[in-house]
Amino acid sequence: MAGPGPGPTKSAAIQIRAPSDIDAPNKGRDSPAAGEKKRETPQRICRNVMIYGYCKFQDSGCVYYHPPPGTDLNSASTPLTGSPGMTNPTPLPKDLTFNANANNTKSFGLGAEHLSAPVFVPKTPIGDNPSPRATTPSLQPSTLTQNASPLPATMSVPPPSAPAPSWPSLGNQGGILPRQDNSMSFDDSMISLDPSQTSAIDGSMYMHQPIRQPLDQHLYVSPLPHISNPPISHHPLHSFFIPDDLRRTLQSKHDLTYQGLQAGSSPGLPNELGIYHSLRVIENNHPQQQQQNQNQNQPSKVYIHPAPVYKAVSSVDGNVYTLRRIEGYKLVNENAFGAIDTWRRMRHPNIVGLREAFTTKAFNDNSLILVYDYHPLSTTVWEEHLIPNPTVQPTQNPSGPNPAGRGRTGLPIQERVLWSYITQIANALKAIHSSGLAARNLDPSKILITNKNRIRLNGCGVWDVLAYDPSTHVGVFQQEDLVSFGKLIISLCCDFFQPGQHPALPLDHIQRNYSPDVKTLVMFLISKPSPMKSVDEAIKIMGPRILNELDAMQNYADTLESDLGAEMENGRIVRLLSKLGFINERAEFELDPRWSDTGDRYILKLFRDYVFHSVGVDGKPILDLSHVLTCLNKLDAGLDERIMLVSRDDQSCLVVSYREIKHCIEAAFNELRNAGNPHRVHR
Ligand SMILES: Nc1ncnc2c1ncn2[C@@H]1O[C@H](COP(=O)(O)OP(=O)(O)OP(=O)(O)O)[C@@H](O)[C@H]1O
Repeated sequence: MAGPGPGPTKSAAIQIRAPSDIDAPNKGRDSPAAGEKKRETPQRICRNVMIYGYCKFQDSGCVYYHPPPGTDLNSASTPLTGSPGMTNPTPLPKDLTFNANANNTKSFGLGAEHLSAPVFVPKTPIGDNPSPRATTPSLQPSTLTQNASPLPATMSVPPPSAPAPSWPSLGNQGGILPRQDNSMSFDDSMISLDPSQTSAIDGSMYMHQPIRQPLDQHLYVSPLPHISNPPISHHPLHSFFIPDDLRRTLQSKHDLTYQGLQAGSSPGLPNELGIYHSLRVIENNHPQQQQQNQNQNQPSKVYIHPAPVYKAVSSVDGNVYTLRRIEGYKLVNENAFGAIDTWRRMRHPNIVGLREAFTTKAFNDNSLILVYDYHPLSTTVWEEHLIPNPTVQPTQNPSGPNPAGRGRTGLPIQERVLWSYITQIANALKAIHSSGLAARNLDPSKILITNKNRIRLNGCGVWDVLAYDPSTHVGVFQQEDLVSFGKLIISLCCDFFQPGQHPALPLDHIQRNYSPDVKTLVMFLISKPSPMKSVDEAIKIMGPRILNELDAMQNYADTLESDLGAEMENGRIVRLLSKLGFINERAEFELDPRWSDTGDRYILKLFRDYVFHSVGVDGKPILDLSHVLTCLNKLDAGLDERIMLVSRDDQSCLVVSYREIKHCIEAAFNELRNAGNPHRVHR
């Protein structure tokens, strides 16, 4: 899939024009393409045009500005001639100024007006070898001489094979820096931002030796064909990010997790309950249920006692948990908590994890509290499929005992969804029974739907404490689980099924509306207990249906992985922005113009303007996300494509490639790191 911006070959059309040809409003755009209509803004003429290392002065023709090897332009002994802030500019050494055109008898030196012009001093030597992965034709010097016809005849360019200037730099040896122990002036956690890091223990954040380029392209990668592969032209802008529905769901979950917690506990609830604080009641999703819950002390449909659910924050780990409170419970036998340890150790994708259980008088009564994992935005099988819903028409047997429709949609459950539920519940039961426990809780209101068709058994362990019965073998409860499982399937399939009703009629209904396997399974589950009856046998009956669930899960995992890939691309941009943020506009260097207005940092400052501060011809800000994404991705990939940066006063231009800007970032960032201020000052 193509990125939001122009393709990678655009720079082939970049032309260097005479100063009078370069109109400053190009600021914020890629360099003008050949044949592009020139905009007339005569009052905004750039005085200097510089191609990183090549400097053309308007008044005196062209000068190839190339300091001799060994000249440390950054050292105090070799001042930055003419750089802003220097009160007594020292003229450039003679050998820095030469007339490249041997036939031209006129000798060009640097006059006072030139010395006041900004000097761009690339501090990072750019390697001679072009990047092997550069796909964009770069602006070759030969191209310059051919295309730059408007330039004066004195324009001089080095031969294509001319070595790049090898200027000394401040500790940056071609981007490879020795480690310094005092260089940890940034948060170590940022190390993980760099995909090229192989070890989190290594303190170097972005630049490292050797420099590794983990991603060698600047385009967002298309979803692979096995996910979906629409033509590039069909890719909307939002395909650069995770799909809208997934983003909305995740955002709602995040919002819901912390909603209301800042205000502390709800009125009437204790401020603290052991290690938990900020207790808030979890409202039922269904309006009908909410009305019932407003009636305080309403007994639970399942636990007989009132059993409200709260979310609360743990002061130990800061996480949000769900507290199930069973009101009016008095502990008579401490062994009742015996099974809790086994439940706590159980971690299963189809079971809501139990963390701990305790009794308390914090509610001014005797209450049993069970602490579970919190699953925001979840609903229950009861609310989704079974709750009577007068707003929708009944779908089956309208003359039956249920004159209203059921569930959220009023539609009968699809067989595909039914088998998904069956498979997941069987999976959970298998884990529970194998651990020597029983669910004892297989009620539709205690089965959470935490994602699309993703279910988890909730409230595990409550009955083990509430109805502690050491005299009954766990096998009996396990057999009861199987019967409850069968009844659950019947109630999902038949809206007229009532507890205690003879199963003949519902089974007949299932036979007519669902595949024979459903009926076979239900008959097995509700049959009389026997040693041969176990969840393993039930799983055998399901047989290949389980594979459907496996398929669905793996397809979903593939889709999520693809979405993750897009976000990973965006992660590259965040890393880049972080680096740029570290470098640009540093307050402590405000008085040192050599920091922000020269060399690498100045290029980055102009680049920041180019990416983010574009203005249209009418002077209005351009807020173009595609432009930002394109530029930053090209920068991250270090393309040879060149862009023209224009100074804020429109007096000078700089033509520079993304690769060079990338080197500037590395150099400036490493210089910052090597400043080695161990005491961080947050402003
Ligand atoms: N672990 C949990 N994480 C997130 N939400 C939960 C969790 N457990 C329960 N809930 C939510 O709390 C709400 C109330 O749950 P509860 O089990 O009390 O249902 P109920 O229908 O009111 O049952 P009862 O009649 O037994 O009180 C439900 O909407 C459910 O989605």
